[in-house]
Amino acid sequence: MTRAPRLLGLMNGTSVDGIDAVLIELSGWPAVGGGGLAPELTGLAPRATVLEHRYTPFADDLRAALLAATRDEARTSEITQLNFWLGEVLAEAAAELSADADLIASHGQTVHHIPAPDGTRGWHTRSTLQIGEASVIVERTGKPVVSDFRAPDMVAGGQGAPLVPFADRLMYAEAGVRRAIHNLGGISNLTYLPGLSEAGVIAFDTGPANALIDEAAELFGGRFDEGGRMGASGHVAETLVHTWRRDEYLAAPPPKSTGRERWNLQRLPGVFELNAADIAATVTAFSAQSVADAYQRFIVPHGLDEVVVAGGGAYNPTFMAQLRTALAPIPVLTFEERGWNSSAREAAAFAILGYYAFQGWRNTLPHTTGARHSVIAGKLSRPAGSGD
Ligand SMILES: Nc1ncnc2c1ncn2[C@@H]1O[C@H](COP(=O)(O)OP(=O)(O)OP(=O)(O)O)[C@@H](O)[C@H]1O
Ligand SMILES: CC(=O)N[C@H]1[C@@H]2OC[C@@H](O2)[C@@H](O)[C@@H]1O[C@H](C)C(=O)O
Repeated sequence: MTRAPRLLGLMNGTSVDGIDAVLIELSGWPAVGGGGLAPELTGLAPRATVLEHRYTPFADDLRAALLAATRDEARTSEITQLNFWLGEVLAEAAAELSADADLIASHGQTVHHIPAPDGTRGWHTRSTLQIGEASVIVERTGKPVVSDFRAPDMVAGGQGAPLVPFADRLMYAEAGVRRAIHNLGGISNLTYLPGLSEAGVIAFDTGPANALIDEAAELFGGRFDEGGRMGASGHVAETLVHTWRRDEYLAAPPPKSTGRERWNLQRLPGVFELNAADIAATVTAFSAQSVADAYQRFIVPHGLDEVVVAGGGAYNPTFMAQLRTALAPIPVLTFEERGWNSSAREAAAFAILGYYAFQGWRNTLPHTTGARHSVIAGKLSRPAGSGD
């Protein structure tokens, strides 16, 4: 009797705040390494159960170093060291839950994501880099680790993102419901699931969610805008919001992906002419409006019954109220209001992607990433003597 696959997903996102470690079980699916065919999604598709979830915040020095690396301020010697340092921190985050897991999937920290190089230095190669050395996690836990999920899609012509929609479809698609799963992390991204069909899935990064708001909060010496209070306290500079909404990334049709290198205060003309409270209010209004604009342009025309929001931005009532107003009458719910676990979502998704990669099954939706074909996203690092 083979037991149901138990998978540990490790996720550290663009907010660079810490690591989500999630242990899931896939009842009714083939055992890890047991071969077989990928289960087709039907109305009765087996879904993942979240067994455990732990969040480990980054220490301040590691967070500062990782943020500097995303901002181009780190030397290659520092990135080399950070790769192994983060590997150790990921292994520690995994430690408590790994004994029970057949497999670990680790996303790693995106330090740069360059799907559309701007030609600086005359370089045109598309590339992406997630660090957090998998060998360290293998050595410390004794488990096989799947990592480095984005490169295979990018070299097949895709954006290397978003990858979570593949798992969203397995977990949240429902016959007869046209639902968007929305993530408000550092960057904002959505997965549109028009019932069970794979063909109609649309997924892309809309632009900023919390990336700009967090930077504004740092001007006050904070880490983020707790409860959206700063965003609610200042005045919104509507003219600036209007100008920023004309950004070419926001107008470009999907598939598309973006990152912090594009969404930072330095790139918003006029922002530093405002006082700190008004910066917070204005970037909050802009970020919420950019999300609503993406729905109006690219999703609402296909028919939309509900938006379900995950990610830290769901805890910012100022952001959520503006989004709800801009999308009314379409209901905007949080994951928790739907009875789902929002904080486990991305780590659970990468656990599923890692499982597919380990089994040798394709695990991307090429029409959402823009790739020429689907790929097996994720590379395998194995412990000695695992026999897998
Ligand atoms: N109580 C809160 N009030 C306001 N904002 C919050 C609150 N809690 C979290 N956030 C916001 O959510 C952010 C973290 O979100 P999340 O953990 O979803 O991001 P991430 O997973 O790192 O990003 P991504 O999904 O883009 O990779 C914080 O940086 C902060 O801006
Ligand atoms: C390059 C990168 O790390 N992209 C992240 C980021 O965070 C949100 C958005 O931008 C999304 O495209 C992606 O992550 C999610 C988890 C994804 O691939 O689906």
